[in-house]
Amino acid sequence: MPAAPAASSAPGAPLFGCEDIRLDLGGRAILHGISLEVRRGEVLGIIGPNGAGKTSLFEVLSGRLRPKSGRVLFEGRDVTGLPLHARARLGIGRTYQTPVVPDELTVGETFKATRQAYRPYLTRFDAEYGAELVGLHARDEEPTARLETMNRRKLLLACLLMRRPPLLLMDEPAAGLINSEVDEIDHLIRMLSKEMNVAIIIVEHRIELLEQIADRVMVMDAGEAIAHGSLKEILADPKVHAAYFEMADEEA
Ligand SMILES: Nc1ncnc2c1ncn2[C@@H]1O[C@H](COP(=O)(O)OP(=O)(O)OP(=O)(O)O)[C@@H](O)[C@H]1O
Repeated sequence: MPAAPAASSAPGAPLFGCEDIRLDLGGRAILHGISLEVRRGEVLGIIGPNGAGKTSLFEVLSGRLRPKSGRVLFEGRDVTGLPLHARARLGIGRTYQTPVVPDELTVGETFKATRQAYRPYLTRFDAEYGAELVGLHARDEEPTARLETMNRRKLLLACLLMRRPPLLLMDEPAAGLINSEVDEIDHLIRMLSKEMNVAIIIVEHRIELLEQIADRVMVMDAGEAIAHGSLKEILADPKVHAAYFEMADEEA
């Protein structure tokens, strides 16, 4: 597969991407030269069997892990050497498979801590904007430990969105949710990308969710990107069937 062109700040150019990312962990090669790119308002879905390297790729893209080689580019700038917090301040937001909330705090205290972590501090209006966007209806005094999974996800998303990030990296945002809640997440992701022009890279196993939201899909297997294209194209690819769906059938 040809390397993706470098992300740049020119109009219509990729907002974010990576080139030929290689990563070793525990003495083993985990990622073998991954390239991708995403534009403003675009949703790129990533699928692949367990152990394919999806989460490891997110660790590299968000700045938690430094790759052995390759580059991560944001608005045309090489951010490969920037740590997680510096990338977060640039506007690279990340959500995790498990929505871990600060369970010593209340909802209001979590919002306050988030506002004060930003420079310059964000206002109460920013927090209200985030909560409204995700439809979080929880009292400020509510301890976050008492929130259900959906509200935990909403709280964490509201904390990210109050910063108005241009890019979100979402690792299985529908994990642990029931169908009606998945529909709500689906609606939110579409609104963020299509109405607010946010670029989104999403790791997601649910084909029906990808069908609704993904403009393009990348399939990973054993640390490689084995296919790239529309969902329809990749579903018709025999390589993808062999690597992903047959394995999923065996696991079912
Ligand atoms: N810290 C680590 N040290 C050594 N190997 C690791 C480490 N973290 C992950 N791996 C290995 O890297 C490979 C990719 O794992 P990763 O979690 O990125 O895959 P994944 O596609 O996200 O899987 P899943 O769908 O199960 O979350 C796996 O073989 C895993 O065992």
